[in-house]
Amino acid sequence: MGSFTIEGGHSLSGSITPQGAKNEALQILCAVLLTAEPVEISNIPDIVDVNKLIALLGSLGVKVENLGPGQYRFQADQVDLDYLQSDDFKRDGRGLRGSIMLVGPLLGRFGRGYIPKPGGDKIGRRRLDTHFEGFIKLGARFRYNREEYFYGVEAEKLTGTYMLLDEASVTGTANIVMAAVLAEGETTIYNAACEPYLQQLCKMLVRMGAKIEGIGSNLLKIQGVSSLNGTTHRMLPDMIEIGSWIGLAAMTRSELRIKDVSWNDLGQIPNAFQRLGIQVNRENDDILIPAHTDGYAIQNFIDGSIMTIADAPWPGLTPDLLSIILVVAIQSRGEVVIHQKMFESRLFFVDKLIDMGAKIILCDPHRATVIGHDFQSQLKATNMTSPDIRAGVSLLIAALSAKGTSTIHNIEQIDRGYERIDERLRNIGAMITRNA
Ligand SMILES: CC(=O)N[C@H]1[C@@H](OP(=O)(O)OP(=O)(O)OC[C@H]2O[C@@H](n3ccc(=O)[nH]c3=O)[C@H](O)[C@@H]2O)O[C@H](CO)[C@@H](O)[C@@H]1O
Ligand SMILES: C=C(OP(=O)(O)O)C(=O)O
Repeated sequence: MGSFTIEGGHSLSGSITPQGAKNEALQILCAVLLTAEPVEISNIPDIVDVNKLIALLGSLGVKVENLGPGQYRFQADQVDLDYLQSDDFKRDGRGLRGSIMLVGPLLGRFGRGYIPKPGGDKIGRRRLDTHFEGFIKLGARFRYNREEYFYGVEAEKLTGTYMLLDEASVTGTANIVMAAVLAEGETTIYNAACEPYLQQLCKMLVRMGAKIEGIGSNLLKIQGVSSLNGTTHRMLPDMIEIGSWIGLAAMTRSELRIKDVSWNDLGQIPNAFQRLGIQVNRENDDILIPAHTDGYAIQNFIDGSIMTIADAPWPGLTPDLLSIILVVAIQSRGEVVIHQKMFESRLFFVDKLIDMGAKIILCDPHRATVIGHDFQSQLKATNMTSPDIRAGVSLLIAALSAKGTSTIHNIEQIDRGYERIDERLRNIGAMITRNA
């Protein structure tokens, strides 16, 4: 287990460019299975989860060519479906959450798709019903081996239909869309997730010859086609990384420029930080966070009641930023309730922050109240273990703002989604070292 040693309390400065989006990359990479023609993708982040998925595609027989930093050509013209029954697949397929999205394209193109229970963050129950109910509606037979936690869907042919998803699942929608583009006839998906990464996937599929209407809304209409062609695609910057850098700048009272953020795809993110009193200034497509030398004051609601920041399916605030927003609130002026509605085990990491001196009350597994220090007292350095990717980065931000030297263990969790984070933080003045 690797660790970071962090000497906190230093102010940072300079500019940082966000990596390509992790959660978009996981969708887009699975979509290369939908065509026998080459697909060229750029701005692919060099992170553990994405590299695991690229390796899985290679094991499935997809030709993978690295064309340069973050740029790959894929060609799925000789897919080895026998690999899906192998022990290697049962082991490697569970290495990340995104592997679940191999099922939709495999089912759509080859009539069968399998997956072991996928991994990803341990942040509460992460059911897959929406995915499989969608495939079943398209005409697939479903089987689940409870002993091996192994899921499968098979169909002679898929037929378009109407479906109302039981929840706007992000990976569920991506999976169903990727199966439906090759189904016979029209598929209507209502209560579809519609976040920018799904829009990116749909736009890429349209460039490949798919017929999709309603992109960006929660009502997608897909006319199935018999085959798809190759294309090129560039990944958006990672909005959770952008939010992480906003939080880092505010908490360390540093002036930071976050470059090329694709502002129009950030939705509620700037607004959520502004509610904490943080200045998020737009300059062309960069974000400039000034040094908050006088701190930042949490707003109240119009009626004077205490601010609540909660997640919701897009265009609501992404749940993946709440841990970071919670940490940043520790040094705010005022109080805020952080309400993590989606995941039930994602706030337990606040114990570590309380150990560091933060004033936080965990009201229940979904809600925490943070009473800000207004920089009147600094967090104390400590030893901690990163429980999940976003809690890990939140603890890292806390450590960079704290007095003294902290250690964060289990940094593999952070490396899952943040590219060379230690090196990039050192470039803006952070005192952080990686211990193997
Ligand atoms: C690889 C990937 O892309 N992972 C992201 C994806 O995971 P993933 O696609 O696995 O998450 P889902 O969108 O399926 O659901 C996330 C959680 O929210 C709940 N839920 C979802 C929709 C809804 O309308 N109501 C509701 O309560 C689900 O029950 C589940 O507990 O989307 C999540 C929600 O943005 C993000 O946290 C993950 O980073
Ligand atoms: C929860 C996350 O990732 P995953 O779905 O891959 O576990 C995340 O990116 O915050």
